[in-house]
Amino acid sequence: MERPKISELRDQLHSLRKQELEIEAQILALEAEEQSTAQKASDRLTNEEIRRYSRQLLIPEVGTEGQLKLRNSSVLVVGTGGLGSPCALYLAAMGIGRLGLVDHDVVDQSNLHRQVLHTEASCGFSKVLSAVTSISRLSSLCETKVYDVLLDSTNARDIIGGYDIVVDATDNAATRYLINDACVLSGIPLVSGSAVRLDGQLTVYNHNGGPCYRCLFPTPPAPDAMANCSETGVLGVVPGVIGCLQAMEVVKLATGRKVNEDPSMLLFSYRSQPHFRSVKLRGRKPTCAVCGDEPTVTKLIDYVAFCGAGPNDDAPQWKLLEDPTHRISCERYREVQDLSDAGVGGKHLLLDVRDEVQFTICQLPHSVNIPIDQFDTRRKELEEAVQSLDGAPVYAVCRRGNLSQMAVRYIRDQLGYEQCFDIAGGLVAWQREVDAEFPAY
Ligand SMILES: Nc1ncnc2c1ncn2[C@@H]1O[C@H](COP(=O)(O)OP(=O)(O)OP(=O)(O)O)[C@@H](O)[C@H]1O
Ligand SMILES: [Zn+2]
Repeated sequence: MERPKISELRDQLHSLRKQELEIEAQILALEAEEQSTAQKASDRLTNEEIRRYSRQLLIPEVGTEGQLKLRNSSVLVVGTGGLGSPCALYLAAMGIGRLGLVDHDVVDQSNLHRQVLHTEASCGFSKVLSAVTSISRLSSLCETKVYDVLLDSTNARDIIGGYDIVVDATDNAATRYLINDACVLSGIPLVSGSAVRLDGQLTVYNHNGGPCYRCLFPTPPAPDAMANCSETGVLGVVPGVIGCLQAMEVVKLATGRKVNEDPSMLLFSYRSQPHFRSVKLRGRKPTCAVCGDEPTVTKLIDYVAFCGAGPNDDAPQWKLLEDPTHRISCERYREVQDLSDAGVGGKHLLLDVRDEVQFTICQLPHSVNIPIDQFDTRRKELEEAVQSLDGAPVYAVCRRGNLSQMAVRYIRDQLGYEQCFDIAGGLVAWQREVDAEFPAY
């Protein structure tokens, strides 16, 4: 009998796990629905609820009345990534009655250091299915509903309109404006968070006379200026801190505590001491395009056009900036490398222009690292390296093939060295096209 291939067995296992996840999510959702219908019929806490929430019931800020309010509240968490994971977990754990979860993405291995709803076993599967499974295992008292969709202008009002409070746990400008406008138009408070690198922010918008997101940021940032985790990185615990605080603001809103009497934005940084700082905000802006006295935005618009980038465009992909003759493919560069390794020609300089942190993660053999933002300060070193080549080519490489094109432009225009080419698509393309074993990050 022919021996089965490991990859085929893995595929089989993958599809079984997917089925298992889907069935489990269905069962848990139905159970939670039944349970919560029974609970809702009563305006008293059940014995099970009293036992379960006892430590929280002892706090006067919650008490029985607060716990019943949590049970009667519905919250929509948009994004089940770094912020949405802790936020949704705590909301379910603390006793929010109905939780909606929106995400269109699948779980990736690079999510696991911060997106604590997901596990190794759910890599490659829908994030919302993975999320609802974790949440339902934690609490069968929370009724969950999943939306495995990209939230956009066609569905946002319908989805958001079914909830008392909305949590923005997404990572891109187009979705932030979309969620804000939908919340303003539907009169729903919005708990917004963000976390990149070592810093985070938290604000409650559109509540108690406070501002909306547009009051603060009337115009979107330039598409390139929007930092995102896949480009700039994020320390796992930073979205954890902010996501938990988002859950706390939801509890305040749901239990009817005063929120936004003095609107403010909370800033968190790993580096600063103390870690938190609060910035006072003005109230609602009368000239705001959506919540102002004479709004110009009275229905949802095309947010991708408004922001110049959509939810899926946030990682700058390879763009053609330079003359195509100033470039070689990864395949072609591998041939140069082979010749050079065999000592039969192929003399060249491989210049890696990424920053030092990225260079330390992984690099091609024999590459020299001069980050592009140090070209001016290290110009002499760069000039010497180029001149010592006696006309042999320089090949510039970076992560995705954008910075390397700028490096080629610099070396050609500023140093007057014509034998300079970039490696198309950078190390991402190298991993895809030449060496599958090369680390991807
Ligand atoms: N318009 C949208 N509709 C549905 N989900 C969205 C939308 N915009 C963003 N999201 C989701 O919000 C989550 C944000 O998570 P996070 O910021 O941790 O980043 P990520 O996209 O998972 O990871 P990385 O940036 O590292 O690739 C993601 O799961 C993303 O799919
Ligand atoms: Zn506004």
